[in-house]
Amino acid sequence: MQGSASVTSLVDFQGHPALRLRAPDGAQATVLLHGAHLVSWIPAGGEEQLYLSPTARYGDGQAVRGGVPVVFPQFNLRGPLPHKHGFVRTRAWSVAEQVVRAGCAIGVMRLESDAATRALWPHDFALELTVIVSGRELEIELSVTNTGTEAFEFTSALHTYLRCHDALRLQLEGLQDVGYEDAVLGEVHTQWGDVLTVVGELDRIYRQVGGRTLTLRELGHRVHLQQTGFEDVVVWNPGDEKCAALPDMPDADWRQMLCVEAASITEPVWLEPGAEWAGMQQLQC
Ligand SMILES: O=P(O)(O)OC[C@H]1O[C@H](O)[C@H](O)[C@@H](O)[C@@H]1O
Repeated sequence: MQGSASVTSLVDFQGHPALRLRAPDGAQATVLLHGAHLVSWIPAGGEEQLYLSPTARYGDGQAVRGGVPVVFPQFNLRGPLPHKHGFVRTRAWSVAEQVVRAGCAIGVMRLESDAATRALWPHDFALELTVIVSGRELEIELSVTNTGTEAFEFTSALHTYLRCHDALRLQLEGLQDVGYEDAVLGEVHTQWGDVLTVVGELDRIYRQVGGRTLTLRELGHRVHLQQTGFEDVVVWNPGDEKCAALPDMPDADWRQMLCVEAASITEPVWLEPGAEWAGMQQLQC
């Protein structure tokens, strides 16, 4: 369905088709068809909130560095697939709906299993990524439907890269007393204080975070994050050495970002034939 006054439209983004969502109040978001990858969120009267690498690669089969990669059906290499973070972030999705309703711009992207996905992962599924933007809020929802005849399980994440002025001066609040797997140290710990800061490489899966609100704060700016459906939160920053080794990110840009990801990893989601699961991340600044 086409939105009123075509406030949403297909645009060219770095040479690739993207859906530009624009709410009547001026808030906007841009989603590539490649990977249903959200590459920009600009709240009404505000500035860009997502980090997107200036050296990101957009070609076929490439995973874009920054924005919000969609991770499915496997997080990282934690499972049987050889593809880190699964394969849907590098596939072409289609636009299922673009509409402006009740002051919100809404875009729905869709991907269904086909012979190529079945060759990688032998299950039938339909994914929808719904992006809703208005005012100073963004909602991203991933739904997964089992369209096959056998149950399957998956892990998943919305791998949100938040932009900041200086990661070393950031505070992420709201994870006190939550247990986490620290992939840098290879250890399991509990977050003892409420404030998490970045001093270098950080790669943690906070388990079973529940309905907490997290706040990412730096001088003069803050973003609140909430999630439903997704149980875990991943916090990731590559730090200077790993960032320098990434071919698609400038060496110094680890200071410009922090990933706060809504994820279901530690308890994979089990989906019976015909069943649907949905997970959502909400951001407000
Ligand atoms: O480089 P990518 O495949 O996009 O992965 C980037 C990062 O994603 C997650 O946050 C993982 O916890 C990290 O271990 C990984 O390095």
